[in-house]
Amino acid sequence: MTSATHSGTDLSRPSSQPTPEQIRRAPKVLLHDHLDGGLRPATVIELAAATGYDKLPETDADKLGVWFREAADSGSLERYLETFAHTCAVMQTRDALVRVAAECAEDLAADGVVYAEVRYAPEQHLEAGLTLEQVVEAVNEGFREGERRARENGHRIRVGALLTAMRHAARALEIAELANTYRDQGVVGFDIAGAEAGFPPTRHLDAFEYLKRENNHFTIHAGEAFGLPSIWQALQWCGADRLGHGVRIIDDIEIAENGTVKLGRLASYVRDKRIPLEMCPTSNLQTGAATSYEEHPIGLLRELHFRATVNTDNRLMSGTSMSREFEHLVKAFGYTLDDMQWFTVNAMKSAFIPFDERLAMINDVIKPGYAELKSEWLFRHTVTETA
Ligand SMILES: O=c1[nH]cnc2c1ncn2[C@@H]1O[C@H](CO)[C@@H](O)[C@H]1O
Ligand SMILES: [Zn+2]
Repeated sequence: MTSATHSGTDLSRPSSQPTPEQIRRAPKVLLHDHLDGGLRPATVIELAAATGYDKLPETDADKLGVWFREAADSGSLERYLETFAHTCAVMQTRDALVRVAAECAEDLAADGVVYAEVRYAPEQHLEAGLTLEQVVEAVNEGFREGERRARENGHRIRVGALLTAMRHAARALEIAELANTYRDQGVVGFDIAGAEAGFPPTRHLDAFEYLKRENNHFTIHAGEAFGLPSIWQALQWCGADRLGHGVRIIDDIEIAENGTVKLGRLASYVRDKRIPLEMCPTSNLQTGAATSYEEHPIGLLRELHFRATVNTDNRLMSGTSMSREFEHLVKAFGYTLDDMQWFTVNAMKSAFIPFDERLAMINDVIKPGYAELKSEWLFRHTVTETA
């Protein structure tokens, strides 16, 4: 797709699609990534050996990576979520949490991510006796270590944590309070995740009302495995700032045979209020929330100017990265660097850090990064002559 903004403004610049190498170098912003869904396969194996966990289905790193992708490729969110038993099992000690968080920040930075909000459920890391506070502090320490290592390797990244409560459990208020306590210490917001059908977000209304009274931020996984009622509840009962996935908003958009588009009340609300949609294409294909990259609702939502963003969800289970998600979209929709910049600015606008920092990231990091990439064609002759 070539967006209308191209016509008339840039007369000479070719709006070509970025190469995989340019996609990797482009500054990217990630709002939806699970810490326990992004471990390196080799780390899972080493941590399992160190902690005596003997239920891993494979002991070779490559084979384990394939196993996670295939097991998660089930077409059902419930089955997809079963794979997290293995990653959570090896993330029960302080050292393991520090290591996983540090590697997460390093891997994202090496992939060109400049700002990330990474989520995890502290209640899932208490089996070896850590307290909720110790879990949060270990992960924060790991993120700071990973940011430092990334800087040593010439990459700049900032990572904030989102604390997730599991929707089938009953600890949401406690986790919301934890997010508030660590608010100025590395935690930027709150989320709920887990199986969607049968566990409406209104079960956790007390947690959301508490966060609103505290002027804090939260996102809700909604409209992934369940449709419009879930999105409606997340927004109109719970007051979510953003939607995790939100793909099913497409059910409230009608396209007539002559191509005219009609938005229902909920879809209009989402677009008019600029509600950010944290879209995760590969994850959606695996859980059955979408059928192919080409048919993924993100294409239409981008055309209709919804506040759509591109995310990884679970890099291990989906065998993906931010660059790979963009590669798929570039191939499916013909996106250019301008489209990539649009998604990236959308994501940065929707982040939970203060407005002045978001603006500085957009103006001083994201736009200059894309300008650099977009100007490369001007110098391509000099590059080939000297090469
Ligand atoms: O796409 C998803 N939808 C709903 N829940 C998810 C998804 N990905 C991961 N988790 C759940 O969130 C927990 C905390 O990170 C994970 O353990 C997993 O159970
Ligand atoms: Zn998710």
